[in-house]
Amino acid sequence: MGAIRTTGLTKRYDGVLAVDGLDLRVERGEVFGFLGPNGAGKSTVINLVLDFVRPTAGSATVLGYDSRTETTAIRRNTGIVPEGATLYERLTGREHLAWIARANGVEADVPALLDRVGLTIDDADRRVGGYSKGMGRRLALAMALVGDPELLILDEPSSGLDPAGIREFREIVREEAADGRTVFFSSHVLGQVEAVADRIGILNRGKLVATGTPAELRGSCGITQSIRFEVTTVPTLDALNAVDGVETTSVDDGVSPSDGSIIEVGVTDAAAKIEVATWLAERTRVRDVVSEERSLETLFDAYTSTARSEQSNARTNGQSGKQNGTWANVQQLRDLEEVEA
Ligand SMILES: Nc1ncnc2c1ncn2[C@@H]1O[C@H](COP(=O)(O)OP(=O)(O)OP(=O)(O)O)[C@@H](O)[C@H]1O
Repeated sequence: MGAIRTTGLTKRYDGVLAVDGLDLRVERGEVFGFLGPNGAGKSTVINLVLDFVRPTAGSATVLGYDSRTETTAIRRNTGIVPEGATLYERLTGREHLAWIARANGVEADVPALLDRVGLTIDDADRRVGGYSKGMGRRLALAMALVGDPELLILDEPSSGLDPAGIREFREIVREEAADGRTVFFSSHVLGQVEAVADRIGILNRGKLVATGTPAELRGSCGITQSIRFEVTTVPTLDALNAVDGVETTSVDDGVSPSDGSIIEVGVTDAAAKIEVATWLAERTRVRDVVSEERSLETLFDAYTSTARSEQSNARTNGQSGKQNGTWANVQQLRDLEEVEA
C-alpha cells in the first residue's frame, strides 16, 4: 500500500483541464518532489487527493484510504502545508499549534515541535504578525507536524524564502524523512526539488511527463555527464567512441603545444567514466580531469518550456479562479476564525 495513488485523476474547471488522467504513485518513506511550471496543476492534484476539491473523473487513495470516502482517516495521518498558508497575525505561534492540536483532538508537545522546525519558545509566545516569512513557514510546518502524521504534503514550501531559508527548510524535510515520514512536496523550482527529493515527478499541463530518481531523469536527458580531460597528446579516438555509454567525443587543441589539448567526452552511463579515464591514461598523459553533471534543467525545459508561456497567458487573461492558500478550503479555518474573533 503506497502513500499516494491516483488513477485517471482528472479535474476540469470551466474550460481549463487542470489535471488530465493522472496516474501517480508515491511510495511510503520517500521524499517525492512534484515539479512543474506555474499552472501545471500541482495544487489541484494536492487539493484532489485531500478532497478539498472533487475530481471530474478518476480516483485517489492516501495511505490506502479513499480520498473521497475516508477523508477523516487521511486528515488524521497527514500533515499539510498549503500554498501561501495564511497565518493569523493576532495569534501567537503557540496559539496556532494549540488550535491545530485541539482541532485534531491530539496533544501538542510545543517545545518538541518548535525544536523540530528551528523556532524558539520566545518565538512561540510572539504574535505571528511580527514573524519573518521564514518563521511563518516554520510555524506552518510545525502545525503540519502536530499529531506526528505519517505523511507530509507541502505545497510550494520554499516559496518566498531566501536561499538560507530554503536550505534550512530542506534540512528539516530531510530530518523528517529520516524519521520514516513520507514527504510529498510541490515546487516549480527544479533546484529545490533536485536537492532533496528521492524521486521526482514532472507535471505539465495536468499530465505526468516524467518520473524517476534525479539520476534516472538525468539519464533520460541523453548525455548525463560531460568529462573534460586535459591531455598532452591526443590519441585516435575511434575506439573510445565505441565504448558502451560514450555518446560524444570532441577535441579542443590548445593554442600552443605546451597548453596540451582538451578532450571532452559525453557519457550516458556513469560506469563509462572509469573506462574512459583508464582508456585515455593508457594512451596519453592526463594532466587534469573535470566532470560536469548536466543539470536536470535541460530535461525540465524540454518537457515544460512550450507550455509555460501559454499557461502564463491563460492566467493573465483571467482564466484562473484559483484561491491562494488552501487553508481556505479547510473546514478548520472556520474554527480558527472563531478563536480569533
Ligand atoms: N478554482 C479554480 N477555478 C478555475 N481554474 C482553476 C482553479 N484552480 C486552478 N485552476 C486552473 O487550473 C490550472 C492548474 O492550476 P494549479 O494551481 O493547480 O497549478 P500549479 O501547478 O499549482 O500552479 P502554481 O505553481 O502557480 O501554484 C491553472 O490553469 C489554473 O488557472
